[in-house]
Amino acid sequence: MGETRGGLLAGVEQGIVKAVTEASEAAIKAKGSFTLVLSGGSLLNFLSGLADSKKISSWDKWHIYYVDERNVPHTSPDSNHKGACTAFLSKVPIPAANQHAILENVPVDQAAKHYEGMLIGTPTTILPRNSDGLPVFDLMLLGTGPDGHIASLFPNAPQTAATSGWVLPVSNSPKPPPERITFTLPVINAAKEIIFVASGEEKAEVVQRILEIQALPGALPAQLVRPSQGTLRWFLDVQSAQKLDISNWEDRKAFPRTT
Ligand SMILES: O=C1O[C@H](COP(=O)(O)O)[C@@H](O)[C@H](O)[C@H]1O
Repeated sequence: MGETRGGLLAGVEQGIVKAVTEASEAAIKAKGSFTLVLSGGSLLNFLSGLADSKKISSWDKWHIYYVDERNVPHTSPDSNHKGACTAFLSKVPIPAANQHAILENVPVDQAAKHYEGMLIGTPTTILPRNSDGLPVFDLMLLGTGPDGHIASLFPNAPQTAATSGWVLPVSNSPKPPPERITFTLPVINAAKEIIFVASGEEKAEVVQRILEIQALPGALPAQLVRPSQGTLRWFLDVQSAQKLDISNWEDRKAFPRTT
């Protein structure tokens, strides 16, 4: 990684640490707990700064969830939980009981049911419900793949079109490993705050497609992220933003561009 890119990455990482810190303070003040939903993949590279943050002290009030997870043991290099542990979870005192990893060594349908059951059983003091009965997570950090997938919701896959259920199994993911569990879009869109993170030149094209080109419904799952009550922000570096037309950016109220 070159120096320039390192500097830019540090900028994105600092932004994420600040956003997560602020969201945690607000949630703990409001309800005594903070629910943070993580993606896997490159996003996890930006979370190591959380462990060094001097501003975070109430780690025992944090609850960690995964917007998607691969159906592999927690020790597998493919495990999003393992990635999060390496990035910061192993370095901070979040109680193990508050780190909600996938149930290991079971068929993927059972893993999805178990994860959904765990969410349904979580007290509403920690995980409130909205008027549709959906869980309202305090903050979700989302990545997107070069095909525009989010979580394990892939272009034109049935799970991407699901309008019911909280957590679904995926048995034929086009990106390995094939078996995964994933939050559904209604659950994602019920979050209080969503932050997309995309970095590097390899994300430039998909970022431009997501933010500037109206795809057919389901073809670009990232375009379906529209929080029903919450806020949505994008954290980009110069490389991932390089194809965007940022003229008149301040006038943009929505994406993709509609005029
Ligand atoms: O497989 C996955 O891919 C996406 C995107 O990952 P990236 O490495 O291209 O940023 C990720 O957001 C998701 O959680 C993960 O399971």
